[in-house]
Amino acid sequence: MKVTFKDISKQYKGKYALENFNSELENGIYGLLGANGAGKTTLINIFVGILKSDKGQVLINDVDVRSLGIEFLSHIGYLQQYPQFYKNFKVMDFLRYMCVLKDIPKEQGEKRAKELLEIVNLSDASTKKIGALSGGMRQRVGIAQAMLNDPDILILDEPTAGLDPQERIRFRNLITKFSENRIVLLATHIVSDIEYIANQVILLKDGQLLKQDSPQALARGIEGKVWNVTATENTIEEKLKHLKISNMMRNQDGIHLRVINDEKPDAHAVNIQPNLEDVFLYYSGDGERW
Ligand SMILES: Nc1ncnc2c1ncn2[C@@H]1O[C@H](COP(=O)(O)OP(=O)(O)OP(=O)(O)O)[C@@H](O)[C@H]1O
Repeated sequence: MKVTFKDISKQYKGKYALENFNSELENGIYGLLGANGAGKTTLINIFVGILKSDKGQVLINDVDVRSLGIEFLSHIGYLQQYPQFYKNFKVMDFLRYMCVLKDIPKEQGEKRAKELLEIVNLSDASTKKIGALSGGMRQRVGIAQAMLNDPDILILDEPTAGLDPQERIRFRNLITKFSENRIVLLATHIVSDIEYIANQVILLKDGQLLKQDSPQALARGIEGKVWNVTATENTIEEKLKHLKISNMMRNQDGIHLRVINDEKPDAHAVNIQPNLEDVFLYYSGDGERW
């Protein structure tokens, strides 16, 4: 399976939400990473056909999705940002309902729904009302419905919003489980959602593709630009004003700053290994400059 985004642009009131976006995806997990407003949802909405681009094409295995018509839908599973569920629906009944919408034959749907409830660890909750579930459980119902048609491409828009750390980990593991032999596109602004599971990270800023590479290669790309700087109460204000800082920790020997800077920021600065959060800040954020 291959997905190609070709020269995709979308404007709102003369401002680009997405500008000449080009990318190619093959099987694996792709983390679509960008700050709020970077254009992630716009790209996903164009991909799933909710939104029309002003320009460009989405291709599946080199075929324009517009020429696939309704068949296109059989290829994708989609979990939208902030999914709205009918709270009075029971979990299994909701999945049955989604099977009808997805035109999945009854027996096949019933079997698949049960299998998926097992995988997302919700078998015991199958007769519970969705309104009575925790946020994490609801997201697991969301991913189960997205997987009902056994899609080649799974698209998840900010799927971990509102989840606690444990639910987040569980959800990440599920995504890895579901990524075998398919493309998973996961939009997020939370680096830890994708740092250890994405095969590739697509870095988006102001509607433009900044970088697409593996998390490891992206981190290697900024080697020599991340520093540990120790500040004192007297020097901290000055450093906060001028340096891009990704982390700050007060210790007995001073205030340790994780600084992102092309040059050595002071004589005692020590070079440290970059991580994906540093990459994100290096390319797309302003860091914590006060
Ligand atoms: N319907 C709309 N009308 C006008 N502007 C819009 C509309 N939808 C999106 N935008 C603008 O397009 C840009 C990209 O928005 P988009 O929702 O795609 O970003 P995002 O990366 O998904 O952000 P978030 O993480 O906050 O959802 C933003 O500047 C946004 O304000």
